[in-house]
Amino acid sequence: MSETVLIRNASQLITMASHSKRPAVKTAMSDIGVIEGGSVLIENGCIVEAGEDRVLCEKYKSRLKKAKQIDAAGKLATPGLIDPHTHLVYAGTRENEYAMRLAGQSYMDIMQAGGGIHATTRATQKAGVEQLYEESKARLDQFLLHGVTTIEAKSGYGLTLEHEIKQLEVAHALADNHAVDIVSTFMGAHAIPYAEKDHPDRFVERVVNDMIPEVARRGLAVFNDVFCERGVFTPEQSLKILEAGKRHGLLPKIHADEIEPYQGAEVAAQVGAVSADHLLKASDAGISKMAEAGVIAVLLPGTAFFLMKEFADARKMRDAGVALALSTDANPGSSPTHSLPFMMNLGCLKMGMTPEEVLTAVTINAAHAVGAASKVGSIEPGKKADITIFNVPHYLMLSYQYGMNHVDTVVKNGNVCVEGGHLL
Ligand SMILES: N=CN[C@@H](CCC(=O)O)C(=O)O
Ligand SMILES: [Zn+2]
Repeated sequence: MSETVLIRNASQLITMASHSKRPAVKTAMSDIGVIEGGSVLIENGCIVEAGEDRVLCEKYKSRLKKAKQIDAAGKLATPGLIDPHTHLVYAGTRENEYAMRLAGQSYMDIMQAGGGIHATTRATQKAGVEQLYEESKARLDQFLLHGVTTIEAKSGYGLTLEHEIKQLEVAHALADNHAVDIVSTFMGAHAIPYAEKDHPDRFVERVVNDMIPEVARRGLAVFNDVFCERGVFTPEQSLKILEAGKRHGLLPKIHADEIEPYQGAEVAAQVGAVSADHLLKASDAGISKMAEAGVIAVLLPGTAFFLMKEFADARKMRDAGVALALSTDANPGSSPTHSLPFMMNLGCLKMGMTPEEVLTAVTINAAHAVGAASKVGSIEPGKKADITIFNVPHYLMLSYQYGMNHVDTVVKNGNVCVEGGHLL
């Protein structure tokens, strides 16, 4: 049955219109499409038109008689937020390591001693499908409550074919049953299994010859990701893994230059990655190669914040012409959060981004980073009616007030799934 919904008279409606063909770069990142007193007409889960309330109500007078109306007066409406880099599916938590880091140990030392990613891998391998599903669903609910309507989710805590597939299947089951859309990424190359740490090339061969072909054959992932970092996967191994993914139709992404400068940005450009993520230590040459190759920088300020590191230089990347997206990097070790709005605060306060740029970075540019910009990321005719309404009158409030959740209403595919800040 066709349902008509009208979101009415938002004090500001941010459309993000006209960036769907390619990601916004440079000054285009500030072009967020503000409509004061904006309304959105939705039919059958899709956007029909966005515009001034007066104009829309006049134009669609007859259709509006039967419409469900959502009053957004005094509130801010934006495209549903998109988180383009999460490790959603895992078991357990690592607060013990947090205490160890506060006492002076480093993230990589903990991992090299068998903790870190290895600790979560043990917990995830041990967990049954039901436990993994329930723990991950609770996190997905939190994302939705923070205004997120599309999320990327990586595997990478299985590290064997069986357990990587288990993680990816849980992500698919969540996608089938939850309002939030999930784009899956295979990340078998998240770490070399601890027991095999002296035989990295043997594991790389398994990722390339066994895991990637089978994950692709089962249609379980869109992207293929690798943790390119000293002590994890070398640039050469990363290239090999990402090229193998491409041969099987998996689009490349890369965890690049997080802890040390390690040619990650350069590998991203060489392989034609959709995005390179982290980039705290990316070289100037790597950044310009990314700009030339059109690789999106997915910046993860929560990770720098939580690991107490220097933040990525977003200004430098922006000025070089790299498209920027922002993400939580939600995971149990380096960024245990579900708040994309907090990443917007950090983007402004710690990475030199403007309030307009951070909005672009969590909507249309994030949509490009997950290959979904033709369907989501902006409020334009024909796109999915994914809209977040915040209990603030101006978009500046989102990156000004921090540590708060201003989400009032979330509309997904035209259905209200959060109302008054509560899940329906
Ligand atoms: N750096 C590699 N992977 C994750 C962290 C995973 C973990 O610590 O469990 C990240 O993106 O930060
Ligand atoms: Zn990550």
